[in-house]
Amino acid sequence: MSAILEVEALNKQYSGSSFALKDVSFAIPYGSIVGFIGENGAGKSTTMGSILGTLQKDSGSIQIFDEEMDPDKTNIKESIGVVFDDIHLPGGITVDKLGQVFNNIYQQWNQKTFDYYIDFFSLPKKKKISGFSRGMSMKLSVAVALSHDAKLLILDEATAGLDPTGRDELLDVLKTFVIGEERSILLSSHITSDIEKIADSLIFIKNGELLLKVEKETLLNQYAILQCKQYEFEHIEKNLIITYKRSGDEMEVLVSDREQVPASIKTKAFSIDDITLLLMRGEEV
Ligand SMILES: Nc1ncnc2c1ncn2[C@@H]1O[C@H](COP(=O)(O)OP(=O)(O)OP(=O)(O)O)[C@@H](O)[C@H]1O
Repeated sequence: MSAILEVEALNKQYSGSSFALKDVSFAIPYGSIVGFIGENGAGKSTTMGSILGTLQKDSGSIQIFDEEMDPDKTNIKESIGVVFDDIHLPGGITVDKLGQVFNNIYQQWNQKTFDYYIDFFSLPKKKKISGFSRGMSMKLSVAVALSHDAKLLILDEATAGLDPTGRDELLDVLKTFVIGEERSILLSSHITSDIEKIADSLIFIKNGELLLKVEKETLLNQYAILQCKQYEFEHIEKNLIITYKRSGDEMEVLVSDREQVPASIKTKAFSIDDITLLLMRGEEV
């Protein structure tokens, strides 16, 4: 068993919309954090919803803990912790009462763990949830997701709305969650610096298609963004080129192995943000 989640040739279309997920395939190994990156409307939430079964997929296979995903199976449902950005927690009750609600829903509910995270995130226990700020609600959702012995976390924009301290705390919690190689996380975020901090590998999606799946270390240590002219571009092996973008007579080119590119071609220091921009706006060869 090498992957906690394996998505194979996932297709999903909405009626009345031109958007479609097209043969999306990826795997999440045990003990790893996978960052899911794409622009607004790229298909991240659709992919996550299709995995969870909250959206009906058209075709493809989703293997989770080595079985075909079935959201009606209690053991599978309990093993996945979910945080979506449109949170639906009951607003009329307090955190204290919420624990009792989830105790009735989840067989594996762990009140001690929940209390620990409520204290860790400094959330008020006696205030009605409807009075929580967006960031507080996000933290509360994360506390819930972490308190029913989930093995896989699916987090859609979970760091959105958190202040820098809150984001840092959450990233620490997530890093700790995967220690021990038994648990994994799929995390989408527009804050690529968060993903850069904690992800082991990255998946980039655009218009419903995966553009790139890569280990973060490989991306940062082996890939390069070249800055060159057209005549230099001609000297780069085409199978190394992931994407390129022209701006006047200058070009930026993302290549998969900087060692295999003529040393005379200039490279630029880059972050995952730069890679994301180039992938989203660039052309394929
Ligand atoms: N229920 C729906 N019916 C029709 N189209 C939909 C529906 N839900 C989403 N879409 C469309 O599917 C596409 C992908 O949306 P999705 O929410 O998966 O993107 P996303 O990558 O999560 O975006 P964001 O970063 O803005 O959250 C968009 O074009 C969106 O308008």
